[in-house]
Amino acid sequence: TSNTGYIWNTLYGWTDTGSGGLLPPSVESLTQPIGHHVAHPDTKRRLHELISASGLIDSLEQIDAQPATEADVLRVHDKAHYDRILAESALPKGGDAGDGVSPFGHGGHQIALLAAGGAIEAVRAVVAGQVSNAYALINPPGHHAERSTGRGFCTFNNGAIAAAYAVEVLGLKRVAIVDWDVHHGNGAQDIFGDSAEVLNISVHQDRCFPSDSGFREERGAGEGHGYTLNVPLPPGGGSGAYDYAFDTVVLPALRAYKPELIIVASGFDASIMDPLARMMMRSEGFRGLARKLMDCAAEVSQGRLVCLQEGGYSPIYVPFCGLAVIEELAGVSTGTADAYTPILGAMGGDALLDHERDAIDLAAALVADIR
Ligand SMILES: Cc1nn(C)c(C)c1/N=N/c1ccc(/C=C/C(=O)NO)cc1
Ligand SMILES: [Zn+2]
Repeated sequence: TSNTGYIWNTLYGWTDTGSGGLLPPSVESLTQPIGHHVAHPDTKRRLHELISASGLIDSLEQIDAQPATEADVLRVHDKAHYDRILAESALPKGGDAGDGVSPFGHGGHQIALLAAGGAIEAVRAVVAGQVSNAYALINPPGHHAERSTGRGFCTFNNGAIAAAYAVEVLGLKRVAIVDWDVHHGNGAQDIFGDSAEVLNISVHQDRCFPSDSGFREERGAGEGHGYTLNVPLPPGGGSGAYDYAFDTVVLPALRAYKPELIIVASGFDASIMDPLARMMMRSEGFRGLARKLMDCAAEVSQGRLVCLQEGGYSPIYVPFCGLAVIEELAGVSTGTADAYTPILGAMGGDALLDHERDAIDLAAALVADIR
């Protein structure tokens, strides 16, 4: 039987993102305090509640997250970063992941370790065959965290920690990370850039965040040359662009690399309602991407597919995007229609435009170097 593992923990809903909206409050710059930071955990808690309220949770196998250990973290981060996070977490009001705009509260290191540990548990359960695939609704996210610093709301790189665990502890030889979060997966690129054991594919809005990375020319170094694959997309892309990018770049790259495990950096900030990017995906579009990766995983990795929650900042719409993906993973329909589809579908985004095709065709040429 095909069963889907699911990870959630109450603490993922307790991250303290402070009282700023994106920048911290400041009377000098007249940035007012606000109830919810763009990265407030309620957005992901609402996804968990929709999974529960729709009944989908009854078709999922709950997997309990365990905190990652220091050894788990040090496979991809340097000790200075780990020690700084623990030190700042001990401060009365917590600290920052590393870029000055990624706050966490007192004791926040515990939640960050639980997020990384949730990613590890999901990979362990899938590789052990306990479940066919898994969705880890973890928080805080990880894909911007680099070896020596946190960044973009990310403290530890959950996906990189899980991939390193799969290679160094489970003995896998080839792991692919597919990052469909709308922002560049700079963290895994920084951490695995010189390794052919991890193929890192990122499809993202061109120069959205970080604004200085994610270009096609960034392809990895040494042994790793060719195993970093960046697919920057022009703003305004929807399912037309994403489907074409997956069909002509992502899936051919996976078929060439034949990973033993596919990890998805699953952010929903490419959605049409997201405040931190300018793409036009809807829940059905994400369902389609999940379907494509499941079919490819069945072909190359014995179906082994682990989705890890990354970004996604619309508390209204992330729940419907996540429900669509997890229904697809589980092969279950709860009959919950996305009530926003009629309104959002009228806004466009489904056609593949010429300038999008041109950008994607340039990335498709890079697949030839993957063996
Ligand atoms: C504010 C501010 N001020 N400055 C100087 C900088 C660098 C600022 N960060 N902006 C950000 C931070 C994070 C994201 C997206 C995260 C995500 O969802 N990744 O998946 C986007 C913009
Ligand atoms: Zn993002």
